[in-house]
Amino acid sequence: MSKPKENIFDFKLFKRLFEYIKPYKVVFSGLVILVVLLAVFSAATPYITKFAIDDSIAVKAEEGFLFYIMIMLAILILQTVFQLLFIYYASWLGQNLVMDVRVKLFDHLLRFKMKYYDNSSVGVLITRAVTDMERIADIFGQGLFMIIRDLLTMSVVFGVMVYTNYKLSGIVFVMLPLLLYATRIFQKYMKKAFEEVRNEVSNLNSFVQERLTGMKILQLFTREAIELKNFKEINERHKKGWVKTVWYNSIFFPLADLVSSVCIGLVAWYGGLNVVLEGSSVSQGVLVSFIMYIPMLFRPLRQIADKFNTLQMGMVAATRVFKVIDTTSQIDDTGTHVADAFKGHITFDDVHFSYVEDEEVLKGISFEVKAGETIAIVGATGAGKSTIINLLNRFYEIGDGVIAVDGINIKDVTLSSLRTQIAVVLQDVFLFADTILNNITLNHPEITEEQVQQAAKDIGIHDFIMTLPNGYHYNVKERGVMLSSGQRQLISFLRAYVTNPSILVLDEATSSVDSYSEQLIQNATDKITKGRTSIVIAHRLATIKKADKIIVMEAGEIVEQGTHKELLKKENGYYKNLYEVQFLQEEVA
Ligand SMILES: Nc1ncnc2c1ncn2[C@@H]1O[C@H](COP(=O)(O)OP(=O)(O)OP(=O)(O)O)[C@@H](O)[C@H]1O
Repeated sequence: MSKPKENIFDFKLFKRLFEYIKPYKVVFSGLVILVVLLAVFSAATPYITKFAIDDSIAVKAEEGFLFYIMIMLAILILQTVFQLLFIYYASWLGQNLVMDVRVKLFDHLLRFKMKYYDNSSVGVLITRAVTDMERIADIFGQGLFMIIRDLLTMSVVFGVMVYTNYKLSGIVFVMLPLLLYATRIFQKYMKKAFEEVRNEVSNLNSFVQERLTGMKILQLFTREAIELKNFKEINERHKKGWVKTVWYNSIFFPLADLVSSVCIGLVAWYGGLNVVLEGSSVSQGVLVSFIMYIPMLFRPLRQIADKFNTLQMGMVAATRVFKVIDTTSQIDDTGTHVADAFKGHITFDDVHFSYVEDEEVLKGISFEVKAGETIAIVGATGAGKSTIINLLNRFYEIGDGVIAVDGINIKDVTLSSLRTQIAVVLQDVFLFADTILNNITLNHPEITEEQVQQAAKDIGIHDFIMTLPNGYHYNVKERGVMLSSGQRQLISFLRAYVTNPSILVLDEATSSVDSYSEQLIQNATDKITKGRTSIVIAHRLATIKKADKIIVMEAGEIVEQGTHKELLKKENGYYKNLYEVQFLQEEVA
């Protein structure tokens, strides 16, 4: 978490937020005018009351009294209308501004490279995109304008009081600094407590999000009790943060009430004495108006402290959101070559790569895949097979070496055209909580249902999809829980196939599926790799045998290359060894 700032206002941050207000200048200006009008009107009622008392009530003069009442009524009506407009448009402005910031944030998140996500907590990012945004909206909906309105009201009231009777005002001036000082201290403590709360909200979000995603594992390993304990601890810290704010509130507000009441008491006492004294400047009307003014001066002050909290929570949230927006973690997209269609000749030339500095995962990889060929990559777990996939798509930047397609360095190709031409089927299939159709097209506007059905027929999975209730419109629910892993794989094959990519990268699933699904998957694999350059991280012997070339990887290096037959001939070869340990049984079976 960033170090809490000592100053109450972060002007730089405000300047930045005001950039987002520019499109709503008219509403903003209207709000400023309303703020001024509301401040003036709120001071008017006691002022007119003073005249009503002194000119009509005290001297028992009937004429003019109705006039004062009518003016007060008119002010009341206008005040109500202005108040309504003010509250509505202040929130309207906050929500509109936040909508724009949220879109900007999400647009940014969509472009971050994988490395950013490797090091970020999803829960924290969700907090930024959802909860923090509401806090930013509150800056305008409940914080800033209200503070300005209160400050202006106080200034106007203050001015009118001094103008009316400076001696009585003197009593108020003596008491006011006391409350100001208490407000300042209160506000400082509240800021700290709110930062604690915000932190714990982020922690709660990431904890819950992660546990819900991994619920199966928790239940399989019966970790419910432990996780509940961990959850209770974070929850406890969250509660403590909130209770602190409640504690500060419960000290401050009664104290503020006390100061206000004492002040009224003093004014009533001193003013009252003066009213009865001959020749005093304090009339009954002045005394009553002062008793009306004092709460108008003290109450906003209390509320300002409250609004400052809102403002500060909003500022903390805005600082965090802008921190994400300011993060430049995109993959460089400076390439200018637009790849309409690749022939599919891939070369890796002495490619070095590390996810974490100084821990090289690929140590000078060189290989070639000719257009239309299928190569299989095999090797022990952690050898670096999936990393090759990550690099071809430019999910990560390579350290040294060159990766080229059709002789063009992939860095020189625009990122979107590169990724459009290379379809990837990952081992862990991710499905969205949507229909099968939308999971296949990923909402691409130009892929029609007919095309999807034809593609499904081509790779032999149309019949399977039609067996599902609602067929292509079957909703697979979150992460595709309504489908088996084999079925999910078939959907992901279709997702890749329907885009008609020039190059296909396939990470074969290791999980075993029933023989019917296995057959469907085999057929689909044959169909989608046929005639198109394919790189398959192979776990099935059938795929490996059919490959034009096998690349054997070991600890970040290519240790052997060749066809199945060629590699088996190598005495004590890596592949021969792997085959005997891993695949021989499969073949015998
Ligand atoms: N996102 C990441 N951040 C840091 N290190 C990573 C990341 N992904 C993989 N690695 C490391 O890189 C090495 C190679 O991983 P890779 O996933 O390429 O292996 P693999 O050969 O595909 O393994 P498997 O067959 O188990 O999928 C491993 O040591 C792994 O720990």
